[in-house]
Amino acid sequence: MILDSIHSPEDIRALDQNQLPQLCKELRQFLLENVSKTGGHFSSNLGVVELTVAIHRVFDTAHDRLVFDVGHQAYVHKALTGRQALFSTLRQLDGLSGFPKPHESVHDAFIAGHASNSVSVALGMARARTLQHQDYQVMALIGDGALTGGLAYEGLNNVGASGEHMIVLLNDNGMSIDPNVGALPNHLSKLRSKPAYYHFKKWYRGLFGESPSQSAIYRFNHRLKTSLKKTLWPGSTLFEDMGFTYLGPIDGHDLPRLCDMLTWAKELTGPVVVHVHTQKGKGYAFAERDPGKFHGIAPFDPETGLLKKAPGETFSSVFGKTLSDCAGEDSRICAITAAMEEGTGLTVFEQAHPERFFDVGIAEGHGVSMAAGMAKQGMIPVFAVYSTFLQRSYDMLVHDVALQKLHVVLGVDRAGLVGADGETHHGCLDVSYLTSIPGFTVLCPASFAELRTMLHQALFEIDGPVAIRYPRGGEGVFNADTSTQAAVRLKDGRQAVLITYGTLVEQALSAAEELERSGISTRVVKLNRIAPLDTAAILRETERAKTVLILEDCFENGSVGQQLAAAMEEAGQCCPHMILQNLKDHFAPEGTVDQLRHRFGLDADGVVKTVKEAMSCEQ
Ligand SMILES: Cc1ncc(C[n+]2csc(CCOP(=O)(O)OP(=O)(O)O)c2C)c(N)n1
Ligand SMILES: CC(=O)[C@@H](O)[C@H](O)COP(=O)(O)O
Ligand SMILES: [Mg+2]
Repeated sequence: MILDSIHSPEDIRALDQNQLPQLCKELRQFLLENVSKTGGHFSSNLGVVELTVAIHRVFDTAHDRLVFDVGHQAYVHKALTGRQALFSTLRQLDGLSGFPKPHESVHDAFIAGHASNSVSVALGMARARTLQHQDYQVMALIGDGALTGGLAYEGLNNVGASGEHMIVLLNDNGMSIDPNVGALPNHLSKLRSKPAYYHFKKWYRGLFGESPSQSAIYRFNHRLKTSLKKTLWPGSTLFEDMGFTYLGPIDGHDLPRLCDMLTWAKELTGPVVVHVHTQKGKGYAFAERDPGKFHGIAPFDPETGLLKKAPGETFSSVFGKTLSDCAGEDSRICAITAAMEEGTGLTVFEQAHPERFFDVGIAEGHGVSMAAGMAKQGMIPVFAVYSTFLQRSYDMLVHDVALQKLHVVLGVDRAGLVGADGETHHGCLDVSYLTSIPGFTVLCPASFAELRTMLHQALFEIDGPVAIRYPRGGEGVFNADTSTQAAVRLKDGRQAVLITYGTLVEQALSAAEELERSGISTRVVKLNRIAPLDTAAILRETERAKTVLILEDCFENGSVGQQLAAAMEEAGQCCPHMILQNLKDHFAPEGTVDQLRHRFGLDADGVVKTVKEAMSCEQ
C-alpha cells in the first residue's frame, strides 16, 4: 500500500509520478472504509482526492497557507498530513475533528466550518505576508456552493483590487449539498461548456511559454482585452473582469494537468483563480448517483450504500410537513432555505408548493432580508435555518425585520448542541442573539406535538417576528403538548426549582425524580416561550425557593438564566442558591449530544450533583 508509506506531504512529493493514480485509488478506499463506519462528509472528499494530492505535490502546507472553505472536504488533506491513524475517532469526543483545526496540525492553516469566508481569510494572510516581508503562498480552496455566499464576493472584490498574489482554487462540482442554485452556477457552467474559447486561450498562452503573465506582450494584451471589454475579444470571465488571472477550467481528476496548472499559478504574480471541475462523490457509485445523500452521512454499509440505522422522524421533518400543510391552507405562506433544503425538512414543501419555495444559496443574510421584503408586501415568509448559520444574519434580523416589526417566521433548526460537527456548528448563541432583539417572540417546543402547535401560533396568532427553536434529531419520551402556556409547571415540589425549555426538559424531569429519591422535593417548570419571558408567572414559581437551577445548552452571557436572575433580583426575590447550569463560556467540541451534555453537567446527573452540592452547603 502506497498510502501506508505517507506520513507527511514530503512522502507524497517523493513519490514517482506513476505511483500517484494508485495513491488516489487507495485514498478513496480509505475514505470509504472509515466514513462508512464513523459517518461524516463523504461526497466532497471523494471529489477532491486528485486536487488535494496535487496541492501537496506543488505546495508545502506547513509553510504555505491553505485555507479551506467550510472545511468539510479536508479529510484527504488530514490523511496525507499524518492523521490516518486517527480516522477511527473521526467526529467523536476528543477524537479527530471533521474540520480543519490548527491545534491538530501545522498543515491546518485556519479553523473552518461555515461557508464563504476563505477568500477573505486568505487575503488577510497574504496582506500579513507582504507587510512582514515574508515569502509563502496563500490559497483559498472554495466550492461553487460556497461561492453563492455574499461574503465570498466581498473577498473577491477586495482581492481583485489588492494586487496581492494569492490563489483561489475554485472546486466546481455543480453541487452545493443539493444541486447548486442561482446565476453564478450558470456562469460557471457556461465557462465549462465553452471549450473552443479555452482551447484558443491555451494556444494563445502557449505562444508566451509556460508562464505567460510574465510576458510583456501577454500583459499588454491582457490590459487591452480588459479595456476593450468583450467587444473585440471572444469572451471573458467574471474573475478576469474582477482583476484575477483565470486558469481553467481544468479536469479536476487529471492529476498531471492539475500539477502543471498549480505550478503555473504559483509562478504568476497577483491574484489568480484556478477553476477546477470535479465530480462530487467520484469513485463510489452510490455517491456518484446521489452525492447529496452522501454529503454528510451517518454510518452506512459500504456494499449497499444503505444507512446502518434507518432515520426516524425528526423535528425538521415535522416542521417541513406541518409548514407544507399550512401552506396548503394559506397561499401567503412561503418557505425559504439557505442551501439546506433536505436538512431543514423542506423537501416536502418544495414538492407540494414549488412556486412558493425559495433556495437562496448559502446566503443567510440575504434570506432574512428577502423574507423581510416579502412580509412587508403581505406574504408570510418562513425561513428554516440552522441556528449556527443564522448567526450570519444578526444585523438583518435587527435592521430589516425587527425595526419594522415584520411578521417573519424563523424555524431555528439545530438549536443547542448538535453533536459530531462540533464547535463551529453548535447552536449555542441563538438564545442570546434572538432574545436580545426587541419585539422578537421565541418559542421552544420539547415535542413534535408542541412544534406543530407552536408553528400554527407563529403563523396565525402572533404578530411581528417569531422564532421557533428546536434541536437536531427526534423527540424523546416527552411527547405532551403544553404549549398553551408560556411557562408551565410539570412537577410540583418545595425545596428546589428546576427551570428549563426545549428537550432539556427530559433531563430536568429525570433529575427531579432522582432528587426526590434522595429526599429533595423538586419542582420542574418548563418554559414554552423565552421571549418575551412571562416573568410574573415564573416569579410565582420561584417565590421562597432556596435553590433555583436554570438548565440551558447555550453560553451564559445573554442566557435565560441570566435574564431570570436579574428579574428575581429586581423583584426582591432572594434565592440563596441561584444556579445557572449552562455552557458558561466554553465552545463545546465534537461528540454525541449525550456525551457533551454529560461533560458540561447539562444532563440529569449533572443537575442532581449541582443541586445536592448547593443544598449540602445549607446544612
Ligand atoms: C454559512 C453556512 N451555511 C451553510 C452551511 C452548510 N453547508 C456546508 S457544505 C455546504 C455546501 C457547500 O458546497 P460547496 O462549497 O460547493 O462544496 P461541496 O460540498 O460541493 O464540496 C453547505 C450549504 C455552512 N457550512 N455554512
Ligand atoms: C458541513 C456542513 O456545514 C453541513 O454539511 C453540516 O455538517 C450539516 O449538518 P447536519 O448533519 O446536522 O445536517
Ligand atoms: Mg460544490
